[in-house]
Amino acid sequence: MKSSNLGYPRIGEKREWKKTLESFWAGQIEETDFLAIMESIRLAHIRKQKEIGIDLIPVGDFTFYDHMLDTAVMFGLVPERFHHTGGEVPLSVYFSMARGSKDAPACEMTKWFNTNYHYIAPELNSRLRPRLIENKPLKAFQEAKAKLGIKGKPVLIGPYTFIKLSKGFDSKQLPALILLLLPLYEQVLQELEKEGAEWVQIDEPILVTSLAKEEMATIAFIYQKLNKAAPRLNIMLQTYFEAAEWYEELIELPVQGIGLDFTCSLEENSENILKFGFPSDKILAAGMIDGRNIWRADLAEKRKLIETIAAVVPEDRLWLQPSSSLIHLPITIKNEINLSPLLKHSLAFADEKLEEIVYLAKLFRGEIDQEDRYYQDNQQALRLLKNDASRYNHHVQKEQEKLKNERAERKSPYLVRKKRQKEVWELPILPTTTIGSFSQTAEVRKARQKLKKGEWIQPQYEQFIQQEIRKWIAIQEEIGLDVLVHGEFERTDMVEFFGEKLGGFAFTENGWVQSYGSRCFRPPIIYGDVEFLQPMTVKESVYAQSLTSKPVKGMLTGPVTILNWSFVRDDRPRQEVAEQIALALRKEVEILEAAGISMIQVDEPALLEGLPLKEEKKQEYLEWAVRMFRIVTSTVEDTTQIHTHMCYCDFSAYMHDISKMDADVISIETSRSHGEIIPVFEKETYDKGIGLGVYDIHSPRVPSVEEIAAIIEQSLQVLDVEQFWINPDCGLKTRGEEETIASLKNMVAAARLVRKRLDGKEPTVAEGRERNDSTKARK
Ligand SMILES: Nc1nc2c(c(=O)[nH]1)N[C@@H](CNc1ccc(C(=O)N[C@@H](CCC(=O)N[C@@H](CCC(=O)N[C@@H](CCC(=O)O)C(=O)O)C(=O)O)C(=O)O)cc1)CN2
Ligand code: MET
Ligand SMILES: [Zn+2]
Repeated sequence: MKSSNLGYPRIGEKREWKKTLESFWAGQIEETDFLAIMESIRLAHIRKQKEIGIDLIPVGDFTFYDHMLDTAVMFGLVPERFHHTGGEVPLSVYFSMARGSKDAPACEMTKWFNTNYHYIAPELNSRLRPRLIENKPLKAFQEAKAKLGIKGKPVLIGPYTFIKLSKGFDSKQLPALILLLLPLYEQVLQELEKEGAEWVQIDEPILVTSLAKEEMATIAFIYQKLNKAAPRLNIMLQTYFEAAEWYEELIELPVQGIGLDFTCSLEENSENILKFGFPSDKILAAGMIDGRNIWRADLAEKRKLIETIAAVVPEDRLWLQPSSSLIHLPITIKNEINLSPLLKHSLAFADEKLEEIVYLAKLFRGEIDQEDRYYQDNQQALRLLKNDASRYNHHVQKEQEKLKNERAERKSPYLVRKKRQKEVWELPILPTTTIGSFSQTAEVRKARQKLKKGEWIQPQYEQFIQQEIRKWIAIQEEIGLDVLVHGEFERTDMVEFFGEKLGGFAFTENGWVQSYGSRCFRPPIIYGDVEFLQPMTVKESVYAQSLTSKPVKGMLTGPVTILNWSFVRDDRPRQEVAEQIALALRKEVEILEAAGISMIQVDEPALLEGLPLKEEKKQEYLEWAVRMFRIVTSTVEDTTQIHTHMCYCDFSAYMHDISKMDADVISIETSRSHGEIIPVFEKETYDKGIGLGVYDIHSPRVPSVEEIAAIIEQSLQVLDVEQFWINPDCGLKTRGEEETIASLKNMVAAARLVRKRLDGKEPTVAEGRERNDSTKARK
């Protein structure tokens, strides 16, 4: 029984990777130094996995930004707007695709399955002439062999997942694209085979989504080709995040191993194995240890499960591994000093997960005693956690009980509220606003650091935050925005900040996880019942509102997002934990309203991220997730305007469910997906206020007035001018002050321009370009 890993976190124990990237982008280090530091990080990670005792160490999982982007670039799939003429893709082009450049918008960034990791979506079309520019897994394999004497297991994204997650083509072109890319994959595998690689891990997580059965025939065709191309190379076809959709078809594919996740869908995959068996000529890579959560595994339970599986698949054909790549976990618990000893004892991050794998493999190989110290310690930790009284709160549980019969509906239906709100707020048509945060500058972070280190006392810090709020209220007034925000300067992160003020949460110091590119977040740990302890946002919101006669939105993170971006206790259904968060946030909303804040935004950017991957499970999730939002927001007066915001998801299929949240105004991201959502509104009626983001905030690029005006007019083709709001795609915390102000000025100018055009005082973009009829835009 071998131990294996699927992928290791890139960011480094002290976020060395992030810091190296950011100093390279800032021009503080040269490319040669950048490459050298990255190499040392990459090799250190391989060495560490070796030391822990992993038999099959992944190579080629490392990246300078994102593994989907790497795959596109290795095949030369560079969109035309980046003017790459062939040959090796320079770093400047690689990073332009990820982050945008002065003259080319970035590629779309979107969520990786149901995680908070975002990948760069490849753009495919039939004009492309892909070819293998660089065999990345081969290079990684050679490097580990030459520099460390380690024969790694190269990892790559499989062709079907790669194409299905790409953009720019319709399903009719799928067969042609497969034929275009297959020879390149064959070449990758042939070169690996020639170099002496024994195994290659080909990730096809798309196999756990609700695929049509016919698609399995296509996948069989692909793997016949790949298997034939490199007959001496073993293919481990890897799935994760859910049970395989077509188990019986999957295990018949012509590959030498199948990787299944036994944590997400414990019963489904193991039931399938018991029911349908497993072919005697294949390896089963069993994802035993949760790659998505941070609790220590119950080794007694795992032992039993392995025994059950081993009854069908003999031990010499079993690999033990995490359920998914470990990029979704922090690196090690070792560097945590402030966690309570009880909690620290109960947790396992990436390195500790690998230790669990190695332990189980050794146990089954008979290399260690059944009940040794490590095992005893594990069982004791689980017992202590379970019996810890601080995790259970009767008061909260009683309130949850009361909620059972509540409908969670606003006092009046939307159209009534709309009328009342219109009377209260004298907003122009196409009101302009932002999503909440402004630049988290080095200065803001330093201030927080000073408070943490005790160099500043609380009042000093609060004064500093007030000064930032004052500065940005003035800037927003000067720019001419209609609805303002306080800027979220007091927040480290939109989830961590709330967790810190609620009961039931714990925090790490170094528990960073990559979200996209160099951006990381530290998911809080929900270990106990969640409880409201104190007002969380009132002081800053009331202060900001006192400075201006324009409305300032109160700003909260919603319950489902707090849930999805935290590590959640696993002894309770997630839905129950969400309900506790919702109850706490409802109190905050009521206090804000009582304090005179009557526009309140409750962000739910992770609502759709949490969607189950299987179609049949989606509706149930949506129902409770939408209900959670309504628990938070339904007790307010009709005149209180509830906003929400969502981003980096494909919304097109879900506007109907989103509408049930009954928010008065929603702002959603659209610009990186180039307005793909807009046609949805031709068919779907959405009657509430809506802002479709008019520019991409993940890129430093300043959009022009005309460009924004064109996007607004495109949206007005299908949305009513009375319901449309103008806002960027998302919060502006990652943007510098200068570019933020420049972009927002252009956004406000574009709104004014379109308002004028609607009054007939200026020709529309379409009229200007084609002298064409513009009646639609006047809808
Ligand atoms: N959780 C979460 N998920 C999300 C988002 C989000 O905002 N939050 N937004 C979407 C996109 N994802 C994002 C994720 C992270 C960041 C982001 O800005 N992260 C920051 C860290 C934020 C943070 O916690 N900052 C701390 C500072 C922590 C820190 O780096 N401290 C320094 C010292 C301080 C300094 O000198 O900077 C250190 O420890 O070394 C603070 O503000 O106080 C980063 O990577 O740089 C942005 C978007 C979707 N998913
Ligand atoms: C990832 S959604 C971010 C919403 C939040 N209010 C912000 O502006 O930062
Ligand atoms: Zn957002």
